[in-house]
Amino acid sequence: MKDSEIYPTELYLSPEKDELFQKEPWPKPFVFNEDVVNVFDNMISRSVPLYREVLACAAHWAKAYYQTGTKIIDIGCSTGTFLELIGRFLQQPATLVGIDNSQPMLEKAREKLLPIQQIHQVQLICDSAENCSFENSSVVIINYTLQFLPLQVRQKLLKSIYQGLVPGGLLFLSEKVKSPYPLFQETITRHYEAFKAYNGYAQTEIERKKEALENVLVPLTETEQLQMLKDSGFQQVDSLIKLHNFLSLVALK
Ligand SMILES: Nc1ncnc2c1ncn2[C@@H]1O[C@H](C[S@+](CC[C@H]([NH3+])C(=O)[O-])CC(=O)[O-])[C@@H](O)[C@H]1O
Ligand SMILES: O=C(O)C(=O)Cc1ccccc1
Repeated sequence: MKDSEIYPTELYLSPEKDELFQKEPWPKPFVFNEDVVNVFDNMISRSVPLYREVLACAAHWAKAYYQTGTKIIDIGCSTGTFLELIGRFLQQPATLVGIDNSQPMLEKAREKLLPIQQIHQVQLICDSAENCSFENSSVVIINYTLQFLPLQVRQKLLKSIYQGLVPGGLLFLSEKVKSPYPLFQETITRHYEAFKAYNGYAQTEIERKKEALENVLVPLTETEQLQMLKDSGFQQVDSLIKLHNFLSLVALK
């Protein structure tokens, strides 16, 4: 697939519609259980601004920094959507590793990645990311996952990623963040919720999900996130995409 073909490329998203927060019992506190997994592709593509563009961007950067004979690791790979995309985009066989601590997510990922296994070596690891090794990786992707980890675990994980990356290796990180300015945070939140409503969520669904995510998804400010990356060893860090309270960064070893 040529570089120019990545953008019209659709993601492989399962069609089941997210209606989980329309009626009891919805996942509160929010967990990545079977009910969530069954509608996850629809949920995330309607809930994360520029989700398709972010994954296409991550695929471009992964292709640009991938080093032959090393691994591409997706932490919090969920249903394998990014790994399926990079598997179609890369023009040479690679080792693609997906890490997720939700078994139902990896069962969906296994199914989605079957065609990719014709070309690439695919490894799916069901474990908490902080227990995993990142040795011999040239690209680590962690999109919208760090935000679910306890704060003290995040720093340990980023240090482990930095240590595992080969020289010249790349971290592609996307996260929900918060503004350090309460008035801006309020405006961003209002606009983000309008985005969700535009994507078909009712106000009740939006409020219920927000409550379910409280103390489960804990965003940092962009400055705190950048500092955490610097404290992990990354010296070259740059932001690529930001819309509402969703940010994508790249960091180089
Ligand atoms: N400690 C942990 N260790 C491993 N996995 C975890 C952990 N905690 C949560 N997860 C997993 O992290 C993923 C977060 S979703 C990532 C989207 C994907 N990156 C995408 O680009 O489509 C984003 C969201 O739900 O907003 C889920 O699959 C969890 O099971
Ligand atoms: O931050 C939110 O309000 C979201 O809905 C993001 C999200 C997307 C998919 C699963 C969990 C949270």
